[in-house]
Amino acid sequence: MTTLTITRPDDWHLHLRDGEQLKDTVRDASRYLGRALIMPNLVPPATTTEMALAYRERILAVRPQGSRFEPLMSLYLTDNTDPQEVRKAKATGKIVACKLYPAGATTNSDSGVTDVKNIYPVLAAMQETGTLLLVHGEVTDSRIDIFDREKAFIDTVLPDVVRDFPDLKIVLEHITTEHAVNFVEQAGDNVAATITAHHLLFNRNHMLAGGIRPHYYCLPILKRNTHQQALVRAATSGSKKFFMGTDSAPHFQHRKEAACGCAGAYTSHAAVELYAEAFEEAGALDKLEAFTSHYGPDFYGLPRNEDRITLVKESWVVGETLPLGGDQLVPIRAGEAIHWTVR
Ligand SMILES: NC(=O)N[C@@H](CC(=O)O)C(=O)O
Ligand SMILES: [Zn+2]
Ligand SMILES: [Zn+2]
Repeated sequence: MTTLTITRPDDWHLHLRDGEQLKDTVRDASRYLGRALIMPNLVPPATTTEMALAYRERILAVRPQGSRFEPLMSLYLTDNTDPQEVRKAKATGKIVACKLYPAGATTNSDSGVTDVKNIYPVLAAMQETGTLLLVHGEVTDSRIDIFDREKAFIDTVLPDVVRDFPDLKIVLEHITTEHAVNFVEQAGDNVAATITAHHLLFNRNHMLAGGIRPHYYCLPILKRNTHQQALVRAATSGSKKFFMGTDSAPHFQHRKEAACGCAGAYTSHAAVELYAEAFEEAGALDKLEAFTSHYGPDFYGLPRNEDRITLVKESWVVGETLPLGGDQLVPIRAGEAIHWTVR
């Protein structure tokens, strides 16, 4: 039997939602993750230290007995974020990053930033205090094709931020294009990226060929297979600039199977198992551990987890649906087999 023992992984981009949904999302996340960077795009968004800390308490309150899963919190940036709020947040030791959502770019981003110049004083405070900037890198201009929005953001918005804040640690989240891979590779050591399991395993054919499959719809949207191949190359290259961030984003089944379906794919039920498939397919299982468990904490300036988990090459079938806050969601690979199991 093939087994693989690796340092306990962390997920550097995770949506846990709130309220009734929390017990389901936290159960999945705490199965074997050491830490997760929790996204702040709640309704209303977690824009203050107080809100982020209260959210953290709600997460801890539903952690399964005996779990040591640690949520790391982030603040949601708006045009009106006060630089003082960043200093206050960072001083708690529990909030390690701020999230830039261009206003209107994705789920619950309406209160996001309309022009990055509006948050320059905030970015200065982040650079000074060592608070990371996490970026949903897509422009929102309706004239820009949805498949080109990440590239347009990288061409028109990101270079200024990188030039003007040379010591700010920036994570370009859930990258989906070869352009993003190239940008991150040529940038300084202060710029890194997360890559999701679904962007490694799928391309837009999975979503659109032979019928439209809403459970593959997420943002940034799946691109053509050449971009998928570039992401696989980056993730399995051994570069410390690319690490695990699932962007597991639960939505109720009826909100995705709808005339106007929500963006987001759920992978928390099998996060590392899905990455293992992608790395195995690329013949790079030896690169999995650093991607899931080393480069993330290294970039964040946090210690690596000290204990380990073991993956076994053993197939299991994912449920057609999973519970979500008294309702249900359809996970990635619903009703199909996954070929790795975490023991
Ligand atoms: N990725 C998604 O398609 N959706 C995320 C938001 C995000 O990460 O952009 C969500 O919160 O549902
Ligand atoms: Zn996003
Ligand atoms: Zn996300």
